[in-house]
Amino acid sequence: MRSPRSFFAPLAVGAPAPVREIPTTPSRMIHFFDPSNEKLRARVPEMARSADILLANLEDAVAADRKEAARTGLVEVGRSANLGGTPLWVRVNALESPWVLDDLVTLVTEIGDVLDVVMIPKVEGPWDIAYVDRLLAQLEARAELQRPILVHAILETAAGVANVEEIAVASPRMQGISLGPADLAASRRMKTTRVGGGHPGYLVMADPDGDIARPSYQQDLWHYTLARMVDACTAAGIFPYYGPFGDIRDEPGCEAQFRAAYLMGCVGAWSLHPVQIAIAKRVFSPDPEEVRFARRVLEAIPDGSGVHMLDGKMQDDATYKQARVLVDLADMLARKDPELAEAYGQ
Ligand SMILES: CC(C)(COP(=O)(O)OP(=O)(O)OC[C@H]1O[C@@H](n2cnc3c(N)ncnc32)[C@H](O)[C@@H]1OP(=O)(O)O)[C@@H](O)C(=O)NCCC(=O)NCCSC(=O)C[C@](C)(O)C(=O)O
Ligand SMILES: [Mg+2]
Repeated sequence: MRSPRSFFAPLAVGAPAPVREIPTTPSRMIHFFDPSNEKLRARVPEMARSADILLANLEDAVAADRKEAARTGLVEVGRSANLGGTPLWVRVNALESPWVLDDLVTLVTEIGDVLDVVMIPKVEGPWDIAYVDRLLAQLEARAELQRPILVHAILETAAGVANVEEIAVASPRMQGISLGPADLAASRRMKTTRVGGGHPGYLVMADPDGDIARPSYQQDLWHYTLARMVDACTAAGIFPYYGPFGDIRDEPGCEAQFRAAYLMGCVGAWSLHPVQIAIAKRVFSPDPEEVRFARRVLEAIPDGSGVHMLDGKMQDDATYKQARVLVDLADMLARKDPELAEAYGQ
């Protein structure tokens, strides 16, 4: 753990100064693509227009014999593609893998100036972030980068969840954390073969009541982890994201899982397929009706204090802050998306 006195000191001579605040930009979906795939590389400008964040995936889902092609493909994307301002992220291979060192050295050296965030899989504790932090600083210094590359951790081991609060504050580079439900399920010995989403066996049943059929309700397997992750991130001034939803054809299931995460405080989720970009856009952009009501709350309480009534609902300092969250998010998204700007009446 860094000393609070030197928290913002660069970790290598010549490395750029760490950021004091993590940029707040639209990040409703982190769109995954495999940069070893030539067809997808050609589509990068189109993907960058539709997604808030574009992520080149080098880790799981990229076969071992495609790892180098994926790294080289990403260097090509970083050098040549016009992303129109859409941030470019990378998920590097896991820290114990034979590929990660070359991933970091090559990418920071070759395209460090256009990489915004490095996503680190299977983070177990703050020591994993400390390792990446120092290495990035050394590489940034050598490449003479002018701004630091940020770090995003995936929460996908039981140890990672146990240490999530320390991971969130492990470095000023920490941009956010995503849930990794598949590896986390394996790490915890959960008995599910799904990538995110619910399970029909995880439910609560009403008490017996004579002969009446007992209703039962499916519960959210990820609630506890997501709640801890949201608190850890928000307390640290960084951003929480739901991760992937693997059943691409189950669009309503994906939408429900994304919405639960949105309501709980997540700023976005991953999209693994183009259909999930549209789902995330729908879910992580606040509902225009809610935004209209939130604006009325702000207008009704100009100085943000005292107690007021609006449509029979009590409003006070706390509801003012809730309204602020929605309105600020709507304003930020409206600046990017003309359709939303119109829906929000701007
Ligand atoms: C699921 C797959 C195989 C279905 O791919 P498909 O080709 O079978 O699907 P499709 O419906 O037939 O595709 C239609 C069109 O969309 C294209 N397409 C398809 N996907 C994309 C994409 N992402 N971006 C841009 N275009 C895409 C595809 O190439 C095709 O184009 P075409 O009509 O011209 O032929 C495919 O979508 C895919 O590979 N997605 C990314 C998978 C991935 O990154 N997985 C790793 C992240 S999840 C994870 O690692 C877990 C975690 C966190 O670690 C943990 O919980 O532990
Ligand atoms: Mg994983």
